[in-house]
Amino acid sequence: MIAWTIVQIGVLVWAIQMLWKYYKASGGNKFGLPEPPGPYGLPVVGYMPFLGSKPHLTFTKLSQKYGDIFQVQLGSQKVVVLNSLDVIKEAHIQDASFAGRPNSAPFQIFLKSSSSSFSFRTGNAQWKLLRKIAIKALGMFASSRNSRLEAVVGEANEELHAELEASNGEYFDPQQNIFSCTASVIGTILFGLDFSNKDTLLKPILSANQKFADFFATGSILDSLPLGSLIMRHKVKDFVKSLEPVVALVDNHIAEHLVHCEEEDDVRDVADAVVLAAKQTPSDLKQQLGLTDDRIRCITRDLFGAGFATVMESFRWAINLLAAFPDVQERARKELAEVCGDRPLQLIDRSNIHYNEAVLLETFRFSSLLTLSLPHSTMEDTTLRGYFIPKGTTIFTNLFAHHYNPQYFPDPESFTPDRFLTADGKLDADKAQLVIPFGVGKRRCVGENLARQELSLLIGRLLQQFEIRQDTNNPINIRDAMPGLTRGPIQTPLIFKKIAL
Ligand code: HEM
Repeated sequence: MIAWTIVQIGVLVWAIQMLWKYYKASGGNKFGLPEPPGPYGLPVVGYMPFLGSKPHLTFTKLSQKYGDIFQVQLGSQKVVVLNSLDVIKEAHIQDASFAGRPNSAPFQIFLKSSSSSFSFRTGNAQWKLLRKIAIKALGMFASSRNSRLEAVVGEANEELHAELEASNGEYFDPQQNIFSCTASVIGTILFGLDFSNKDTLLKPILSANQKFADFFATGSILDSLPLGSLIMRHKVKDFVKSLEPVVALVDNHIAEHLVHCEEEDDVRDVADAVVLAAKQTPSDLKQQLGLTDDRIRCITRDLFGAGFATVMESFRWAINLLAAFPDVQERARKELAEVCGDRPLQLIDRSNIHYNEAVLLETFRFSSLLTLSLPHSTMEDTTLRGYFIPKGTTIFTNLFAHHYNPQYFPDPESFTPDRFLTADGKLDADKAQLVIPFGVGKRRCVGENLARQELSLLIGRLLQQFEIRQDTNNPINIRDAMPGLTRGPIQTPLIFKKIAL
């Protein structure tokens, strides 16, 4: 009896949804415009059951039928998917109403447990101020004479390279070591992480990182169903608990920064620069937008959360791709030797290592780490390409569809760094601009510059020291990736053979 009632309610909700969709699609709104086309779904769950384990591929296929912009119903979420460079730019660069974040359960839960996060906050005045401080702080750190990126990467590399060397040219899974190296770099750059107690520190970061990727997976029950957080309450509890030690770790490190920094000469790391940038904010704005110490701490927490796994997974992609394509690896190493000789790669060399920079760009494109970027939401009723998009619509930016569009990247399935070089072997700036792993527009990644610099150093210096080989009997699977918010590579054991200098 109860089951029958549930079915009846489901059918009724579905019928109402369909009627509403028909009304909207036929132009029943203040703009008199239709909503974007898209596939029909099932009652209540909408298109969720058809998303599959690789939603970006499902959306890319749907875009072939419905066009660059289409919509799907995922449970209670109406989602508009943007699939081409032009439409992505038009929405995110030209229209401020696309700068929101969704109100879905994962976002609400995360904001509650990390109340001042700006990355997951909708595009309001507070977000604007916190983002501005983060950008100013990263810029201040990069240009300060205390910018220690090269030295910090050097220190972390020493340990990583020693661990790789200790594998004695045997097959070995480097995942844990890469994780430790990248956590150490970003933690030191951001807030002077003291790694003397490394093993105790890394465990909670790793656990929170894995849970985070799963918690924000596209189209999950939690993300899309109204009672999702109730149904998945154990998962929610587990996720919130996993964040606690990481929050405590960052906050403990930042406590001292809040009193340390008075002027630019005092800037030792990004947290110092955040504190200084916050101090320099006009006091009326500070009061009006509630710029408390907790909000200041949260900026650094956000940067750590956003800047750690992304760099780590990109580094792993680069290593795997270089192992899978030994000719690319050899050519990149040769260029490093020509430009740097025996000394380690420095940031200043980046303008001369065209092929290595092309390898990094192709790694970004090929991996498309955040396939659907971070979800946005419309903050106002708006229009795009002649379609009406109501306030509160979730927006997915299908970066993967663009990065695999043969119109921009011929033979997109192939790993070809040469596509970014001019005929005389220089980096082609126009083609480089076409790769957008950091998003575009109002919410574009604030850590882009730091990420590019860090990855360039990590990859280049590894190539200067080691030849990376895959096991031909157990080749690397570069076509698939781990599910979740970030598309991490599937790791197989590799050989790291120390190069005799
Ligand atoms: C390869 C490395 C990285 C990739 C691929 C990446 C990619 C992205 C993407 C796609 C977004 C979402 C943009 C949008 O919503 O439209 C984003 C946002 C963000 N990223 Fe990154 N990122 C990387 C590294 C970093 C680093 C190193 C930091 C900080 C140190 C960082 C900090 C942030 C923050 C704070 C946001 C949120 C911005 C906002 O909501 O206003 N990211 N990133």
